[in-house]
Amino acid sequence: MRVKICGITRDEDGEAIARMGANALGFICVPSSPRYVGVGQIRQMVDRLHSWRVGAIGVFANVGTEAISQVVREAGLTGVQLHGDETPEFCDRLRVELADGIEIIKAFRIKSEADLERTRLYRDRVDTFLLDAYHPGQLGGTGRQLDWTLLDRFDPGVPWLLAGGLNPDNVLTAIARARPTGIDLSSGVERSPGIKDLAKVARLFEQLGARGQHRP
Ligand SMILES: O=C(O)c1ccccc1N[C@@H]1O[C@H](COP(=O)(O)O)[C@@H](O)[C@H]1O
Repeated sequence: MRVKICGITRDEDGEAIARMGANALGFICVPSSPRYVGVGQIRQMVDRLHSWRVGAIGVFANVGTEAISQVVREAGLTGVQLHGDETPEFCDRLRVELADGIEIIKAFRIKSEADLERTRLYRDRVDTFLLDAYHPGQLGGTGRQLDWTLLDRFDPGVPWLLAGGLNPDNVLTAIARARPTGIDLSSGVERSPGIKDLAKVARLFEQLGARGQHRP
């Protein structure tokens, strides 16, 4: 099970979480978010993580391909997460702009079967899907769960991360129900926005390890 912990803003949190076995860390590049981090700060954190085999994913929403690829280069990111209303054609253009090997994750904010259907349009254009809950006024990091019962027959044919309101208490139920290839957590392992609760992160990895869902 791939585990991504998102909304990292502090060097020490990133390093501790990488040490616990996270496969990827997420850095929010959306200026309106309380978890926003600038490119210089991300670069500093990425440099500090070089001895850990951990991916560094920048989270973007509704910005141009050039701006994204500039941040990817300057910050040393291994991937991008598109959390806005990016079209399939936008993903094609971004692919051309990015260096080979940079992962593109498309996030979908799910409120109905129709939203799941729409993911098909992206299947050959991105590397990974991420399913988050819909919120009318916020793009992400809301702590809201999506309706896992909608996912009973979801089998997109590409790797996909389940996100949205996951925490150490509900993660095993979520995995059993939705059967994702990975999970993504942010506010469910925080003390306050952008400040991770390392005890909660440790409990998450204990839970996953005990059920054979994750090996660092
Ligand atoms: O975390 C944010 O502030 C954020 C802002 C804009 C877009 C995405 C954001 N976070 C993503 O939201 C999901 C779910 O978060 P949560 O676990 O429900 O708190 C996660 O994928 C983050 O990457």
